[in-house]
Amino acid sequence: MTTKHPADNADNADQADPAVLAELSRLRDSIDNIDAAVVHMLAERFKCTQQVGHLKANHHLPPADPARESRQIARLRELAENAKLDPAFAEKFLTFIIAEVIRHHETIANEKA
Ligand SMILES: O=C(O)C(=O)C[C@]1(C(=O)O)C=C[C@@H](O)C=C1
Repeated sequence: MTTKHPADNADNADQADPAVLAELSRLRDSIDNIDAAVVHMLAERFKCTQQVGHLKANHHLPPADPARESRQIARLRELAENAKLDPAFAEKFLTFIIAEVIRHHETIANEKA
């Protein structure tokens, strides 16, 4: 059987030190602001990539550009290292986004075909 630390139990939140709860709330406010910024930045990025998708489809260019992706990954890994973020995580995150972009590019190309 596993023993649960009292702090792991949400039911005990009302028993926690008010100073701890205030600090938790302050940190969560910052997390919410950062999450909002990430969403807004991603929305801007997708607005750009949608334009790239139309440009590529109109000029019969392939949806994916693996050489460009390699350069982006190398650059992002270095940025991550400098920012003390796990470069493997940064690469996974970028690869995930690019896969979605390529899916959008393919949809745009198919709609024009
Ligand atoms: O730069 C391009 O050619 C894009 O289509 C954009 C993008 C990206 O999301 O950054 C997406 C697909 C490509 O394989 C490379 C990069």
